[in-house]
Amino acid sequence: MNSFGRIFRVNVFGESHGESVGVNIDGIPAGIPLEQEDFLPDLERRKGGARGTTPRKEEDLPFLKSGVFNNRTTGAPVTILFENNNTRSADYAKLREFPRPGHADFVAAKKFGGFEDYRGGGHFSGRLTLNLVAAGVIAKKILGDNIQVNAVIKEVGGYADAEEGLEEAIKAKDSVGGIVECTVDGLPIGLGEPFFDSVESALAHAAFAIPAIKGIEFGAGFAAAKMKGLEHNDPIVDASGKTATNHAGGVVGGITNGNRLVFRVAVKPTSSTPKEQQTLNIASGQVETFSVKGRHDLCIALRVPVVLEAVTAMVLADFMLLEMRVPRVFAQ
Ligand SMILES: Cc1cc2nc3c(=O)[nH]c(=O)nc-3n(C[C@H](O)[C@H](O)[C@H](O)COP(=O)(O)O)c2cc1C
Ligand SMILES: C=C(O[C@@H]1CC(C(=O)O)=C[C@@H](OP(=O)(O)O)[C@H]1O)C(=O)O
Repeated sequence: MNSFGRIFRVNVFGESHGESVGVNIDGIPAGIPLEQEDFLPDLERRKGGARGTTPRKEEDLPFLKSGVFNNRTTGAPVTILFENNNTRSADYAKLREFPRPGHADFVAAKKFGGFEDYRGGGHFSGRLTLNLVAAGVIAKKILGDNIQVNAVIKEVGGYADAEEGLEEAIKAKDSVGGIVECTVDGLPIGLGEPFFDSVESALAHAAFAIPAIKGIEFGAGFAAAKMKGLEHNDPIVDASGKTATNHAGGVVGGITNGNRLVFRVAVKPTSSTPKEQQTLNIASGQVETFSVKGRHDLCIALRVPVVLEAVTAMVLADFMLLEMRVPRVFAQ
């Protein structure tokens, strides 16, 4: 459903063209310094407007509605609201008859009987990743300065040079996908639980909550299938558990091993491509040619790094709380 996490529990709500989107987060330790300004750098990183991203401009100011008093978390749930002020719903009224291939239009209409808010993709919109980024800001505070989460773009449209990949997409007037890599340094040994709550399972669960993510791999990932055992194994070189190589990506047996956590996600090309495409016209019952008008990311991957960092921090903060490595009251 719309909730995730056991202690650090995140609940997202809202629609892209509704009044607002927002997030409610339970299980936050008390006493963490928190104010609106703390959210702005990561929210800025998520914004559109750059080449290859949506021209929809929103202020994306986080309104802290509960759970913060005198600029500290209280231990009660924190609710954060973001307004939607720059919507162009007419773009979507025209699309109603043409469910976009690759977007949630068709399945949402079937599942919710046509009652879903379809404007701007409604609850399925990438706009809801604002909520994840906001939760991630708090999760990063829980992890503290010694645990560093960092995500970067590794590929755009098949090119290691993101600019080149984007140029090709702009030239071709078609959307492209990409690969985003996330690393985490400073994790203790022992996060993750056998059997179903392995670190890989929890991270994959959270990563697939980001719209347009279609794959994930840890460490050597799919390349491991082509390696020999001796090549893939990471020799342990000291009592801290440091390994000479890191094909495991910092997780063995579903549990962090104290080495750098490394994983990558595959982001699909935006379904709302500028190209003409074919789909069922719901009204006529015929497959017809149509094209998506409106404001869209040509490459969603460009916007994913900060979102991936956020869900990663959420998952790890939850594990840290479960391991009782974080006090329920932050003193200082
Ligand atoms: C930050 C972000 C921005 C996105 N922007 C767009 C967009 O402009 N146009 C679009 O069609 N899809 C966009 N998406 C992807 C759709 O929301 C997504 O494809 C759709 O909800 C269907 O989900 P799925 O791709 O996971 O199957 C975006 C996703 C993210 C994470
Ligand atoms: C609004 C955002 O991105 C939107 C994500 C999105 C989608 O289908 O996911 C489609 C577009 O929506 P609209 O047609 O309303 O402009 C993007 O602009 C955002 O990320 O804040």
